Amino acid sequence: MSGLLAISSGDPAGIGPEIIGKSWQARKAEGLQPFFAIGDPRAFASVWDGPVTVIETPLDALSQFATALPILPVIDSGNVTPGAPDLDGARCALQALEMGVGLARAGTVRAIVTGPIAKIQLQKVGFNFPGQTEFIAEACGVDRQNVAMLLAGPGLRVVPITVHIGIAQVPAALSIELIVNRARAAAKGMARNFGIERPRLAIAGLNPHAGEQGSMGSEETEIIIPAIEILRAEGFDVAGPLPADTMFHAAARARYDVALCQYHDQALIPVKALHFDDAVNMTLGLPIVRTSPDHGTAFDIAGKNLASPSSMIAAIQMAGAAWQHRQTHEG
Ligand SMILES: NC(=O)C1=CN([C@@H]2O[C@H](COP(=O)(O)OP(=O)(O)OC[C@H]3O[C@@H](n4cnc5c(N)ncnc54)[C@H](O)[C@@H]3O)[C@@H](O)[C@H]2O)C=CC1
Ligand SMILES: NCC(=O)COP(=O)(O)O
Repeated sequence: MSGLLAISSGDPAGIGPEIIGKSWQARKAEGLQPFFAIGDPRAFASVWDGPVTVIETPLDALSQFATALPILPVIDSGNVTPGAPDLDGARCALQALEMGVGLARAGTVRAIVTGPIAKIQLQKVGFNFPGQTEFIAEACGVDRQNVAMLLAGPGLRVVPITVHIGIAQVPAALSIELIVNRARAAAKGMARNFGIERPRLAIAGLNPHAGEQGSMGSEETEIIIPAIEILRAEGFDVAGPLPADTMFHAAARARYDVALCQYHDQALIPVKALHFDDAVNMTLGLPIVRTSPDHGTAFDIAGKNLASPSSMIAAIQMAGAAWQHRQTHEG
């Protein structure tokens, strides 16, 4: 296996190409290991004036990385207007994602770092998944219930148990099985990717005051507590259900390694409030390493040279570190 990482461009009309170019510019200062982008070279040229080199095979990136951003081309995304996504761009983003996952699965690269896509745009070109997480899980032959979307910042790691569904659907989507599966993926992922062999898990309640003994909702007593009992019986270190309003202050965060939250915003609001600039999205439970910045396509600032590459840089660093941890963990 090469020491390379692959970075899919994400939507060419979003900030993906700009933050990848800026990450390449920061490669020495940030100690980044060699990587190449997968995408339409024109999308990069339209938003970033650094040097690029179009490569024919991934391994060409090794000799080119020092002097230019290597780009493995995909289908032409047409005329890219930053901030104005279209279907050609969505096809380009999808092909970049597919190629990157394929290269990671084949062992050609150590990891895939995915640039941000607009889910609604990809769904218009036949992408039948809530997000990249579920797409990559299926491509790797892993049931989507058995992966966990980890958002990790320097002082907080969170996993949403339900993810991209409407808030009204959350109670019905929660089950003992889902919570147990996400928690297992989270615990094993902490050991494999971070070297935390016996992680402390904290599981949030769904309702105010974690239901206050059933007086404010029954999900804790009927679903969350039985799931926690199963996990404890399996030997996992689990606290909860914790009232969500008091589990994210500094002293509370020191008591766990990862917080499992019942729905998307319960998890992502605290981590983005604390670490929007440097949190990373990593999929746990995969045979490959996959990371991504914590943010989306930011169409509102695309093409304006305003995008910060810091979360992308953190995603590149975390992918490299996770690969190293896996070598140690798996011998
Ligand atoms: N991993 C992924 O591919 C993700 C994709 N998305 C997609 O992104 C699209 C837009 O979602 P939003 O909720 O608007 O979130 P967003 O993260 O794209 O933008 C939210 C706000 O943060 C700003 N922002 C984001 N990244 C920034 C950066 N690197 N530097 C400076 N400012 C930055 C944006 O300008 C905007 O004001 C949606 O279609 C969503 O599906 C959202 C989150 C993750
Ligand atoms: N809000 C997080 C997010 O949208 C991540 O989605 P994806 O990594 O599954 O594409």
